[in-house]
Parts: sequence; C-alpha cells; structure tokens
Amino acid sequence: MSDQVKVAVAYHSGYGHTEVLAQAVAAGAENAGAVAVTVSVADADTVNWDALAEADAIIFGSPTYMGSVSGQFKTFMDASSKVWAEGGWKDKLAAGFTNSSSQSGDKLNTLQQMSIYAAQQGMIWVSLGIMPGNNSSQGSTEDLNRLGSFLGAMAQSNADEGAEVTPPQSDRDTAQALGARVAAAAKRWKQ
Ligand SMILES: Cc1cc2nc3c(=O)[nH]c(=O)nc-3n(C[C@H](O)[C@H](O)[C@H](O)COP(=O)(O)O)c2cc1C
Repeated sequence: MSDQVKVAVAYHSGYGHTEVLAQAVAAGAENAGAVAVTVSVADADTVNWDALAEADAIIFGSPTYMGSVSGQFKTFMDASSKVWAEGGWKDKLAAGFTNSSSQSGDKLNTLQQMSIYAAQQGMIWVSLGIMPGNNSSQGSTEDLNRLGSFLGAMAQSNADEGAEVTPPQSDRDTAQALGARVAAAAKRWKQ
C-alpha cells in the first residue's frame, strides 16, 4: 500500500461556482502532499466510483438548492447505496463544503445532510477547524471562514455574478484550507 494519501472531491455544480471551490479543495489537499482528484457526481450513471473507492478521504461538495444538497447530489447519494451495503467507504475520512447565494441560505442544513450521509457510510467526519472570521470589529469579509462555519466550509456567491468573480477569494482560501486539513488528517489516520 502506497504511503501517499489520496483525496477525492466528489461534487456537483450547476453553474460553476461550487466547481471553483472543488478545485480549491483539491489544490489545498495537493499542497499538503496528497494526490487529489475531483469527481463530478452530476450524472450518477457516469460517476468515477473507482476513484472514490481508492481514496483515503472523500470531501463532498454541493451547492445549496432549496435549503439542502442539490437534486443531482442527492441522486448520487442514493446511487451510492450499493457502496453502503458493502461498507465500501467505512473508515475513510469525510468532509464537506457548500455554496449558495445568500449569506446563510440555510447552508448549515446541507453540511448536516452530508455529515449524516458520511456517518451512514461509516466514515469519519473532519470539521473545518478554523475559528470564525468576520465576527468582530477587527474582522472583514476577507477573513478565512468569513461565514463562521464549523461543520464544513461555506461559501457565498452573488446571485448575479459568474464563477470567474464569485465566490470571493476568502471563500476559495477557506475551501483550500479544508482540503489541506483533510489531507493532513488522512496522513495521520493512515499511519
Ligand atoms: C434550484 C435552486 C435553488 C437554490 N436554493 C438556494 C437556497 O436555498 N439558498 C441560497 O442561498 N441560494 C440558493 N440558490 C442559489 C445557489 O445556491 C447559488 O446560485 C450557487 O452559487 C449555485 O452554485 P453552482 O453554480 O455551483 O450551482 C438556489 C439556486 C437554484 C438554481
């Protein structure tokens, strides 16, 4: 067995904003020494299940649509019931990120959904591990974790702007930090 940690980022993105974050998460994992791969789950029939099976950690990403994961992400979750039946992802690390247009937008529900899903799969949930930013007179929207999440990484994309502009750099950096944290945790977990 190779010592190098493998991190897979399993994500759906309808309009590209969450995809930018998926790439940031993967970059963060790679910067921390892991091999990272992004796996689109937009079409449950063509998901790269092998890449997910080979990973030491899977980081889930979905936009928040109607206060929960997107329909496509939920279809992927349901399609993974075969993996669940076989305990295929048991003891892998898991984490999550989400993005929506409102500051809250009920993103917490999406991360909770992902963490319960990971628990059902017998996975071990890794939190964001960054103190809340932008919550004092000294804070700013440029802070890491500017939306103050603990369970996973949250991002906010203005509804009238494309993924080349929004979410802002602070959210991309927060996603990158999540990828690095999971890669480091997976390295320790693997020893
Ligand atoms: C069907 C639908 C439902 C949405 N529901 C929410 C929501 O509950 N809360 C919110 O803040 N934004 C909501 N949005 C906005 C998206 O979360 C936002 O546009 C996000 O950046 C889309 O990410 P994507 O480009 O990766 O699909 C919704 C958008 C769509 C299309």
